[in-house]
Amino acid sequence: MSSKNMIEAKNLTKHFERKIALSSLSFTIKQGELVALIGPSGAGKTTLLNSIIGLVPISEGDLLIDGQPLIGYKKGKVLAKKVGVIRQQFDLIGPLAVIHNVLAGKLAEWGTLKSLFSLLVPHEKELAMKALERVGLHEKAYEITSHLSGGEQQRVAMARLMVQNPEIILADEPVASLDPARADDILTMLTKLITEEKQTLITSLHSVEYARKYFTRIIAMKNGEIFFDLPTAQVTDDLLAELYQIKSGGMV
Ligand SMILES: Nc1ncnc2c1ncn2[C@@H]1O[C@H](COP(=O)(O)OP(=O)(O)OP(=O)(O)O)[C@@H](O)[C@H]1O
Repeated sequence: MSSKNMIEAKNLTKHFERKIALSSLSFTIKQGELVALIGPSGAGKTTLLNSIIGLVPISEGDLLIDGQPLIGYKKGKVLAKKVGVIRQQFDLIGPLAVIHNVLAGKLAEWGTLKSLFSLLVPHEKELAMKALERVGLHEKAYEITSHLSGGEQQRVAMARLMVQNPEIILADEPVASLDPARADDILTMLTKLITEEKQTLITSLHSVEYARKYFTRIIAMKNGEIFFDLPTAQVTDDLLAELYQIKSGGMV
């Protein structure tokens, strides 16, 4: 097992004016880890993920991505090879064929001109078809993306991410809009693909059940702080109840 540190946060702090969204967080995530980020609404999960992709500038502290300060990744292109994102709303272009959305994973690498050209003659079509095969959608490569179901569109987003092939993948509530069967299907596939590619995954989740089922480590946040950071096997029901402050009324 590699011990390369992919993400190192040291006293990471983020204020939004007087509101402290992240309060001096310190943690290290190694290559290959599958980390679930949980915690009540407003805990700071999205802010943390957005800081790691450089969308939200941090107020204080250090953030190293693969050993380099995040601010050192000046060009979006270089950061896109390092960090990829899966969003809840998938960010797909509905009227385009599936294969073109998958090829958009190359956008940062190719630049706009070549990517636009790929809409006419799909470049690296094989690469895109291989990614679609891995998510079980190769037969729908030329269908209009918006005609696909929510779960299928999430798979298109995963195929696009495989074409982008970043070392770190961040997902903000990736299954919130899916029914339980589809959510299970997507998380199974996502964690399998990421493990095969030795990528590193950090996912925010509202479902503790999914966090326990698919992830090896759980970082729990509350009020902008780390409430616990443990291997999944060590996360007890009591800790979770305390995290979400569930009253245990009626118990002896
Ligand atoms: N752009 C912003 N301006 C001001 N305050 C913000 C901004 N973004 C987030 N916050 C505040 O920072 C805190 C953390 O928000 P964040 O969205 O990171 O929480 P979260 O854990 O992702 O919540 P949820 O589970 O509801 O998505 C909240 O109190 C929120 O109101």
